[in-house]
Amino acid sequence: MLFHVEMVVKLPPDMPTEQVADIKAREKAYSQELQRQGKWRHLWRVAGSYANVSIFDVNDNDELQEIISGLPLFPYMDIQVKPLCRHPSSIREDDS
Ligand SMILES: O=C(O)C[C@H]1C=CC(=O)O1
Repeated sequence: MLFHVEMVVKLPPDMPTEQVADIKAREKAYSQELQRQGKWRHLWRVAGSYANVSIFDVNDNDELQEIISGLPLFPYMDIQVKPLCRHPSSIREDDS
């Protein structure tokens, strides 16, 4: 199942620099592992903001919830999820 996920990062302005660096490094490692596994299909920065638009390819809602709630930045993000399905006019033969 494919999901469009938008994440807006809102770190507390008073979070210590070392803690920010640590959480960002853990977030990067976590997201890159999921990208290697093919679960996090696309990761795009929304220009001009500390936000991303992502496409996840997971088995079900429960797996998406598990992945998203495991993000190190999860406590500091506003997240919107939209389930996707095939568009009848799409010329793609698969869902890539
Ligand atoms: O920077 C972000 O958009 C937040 C988050 C998502 C993946 C990652 O490495 O960081």
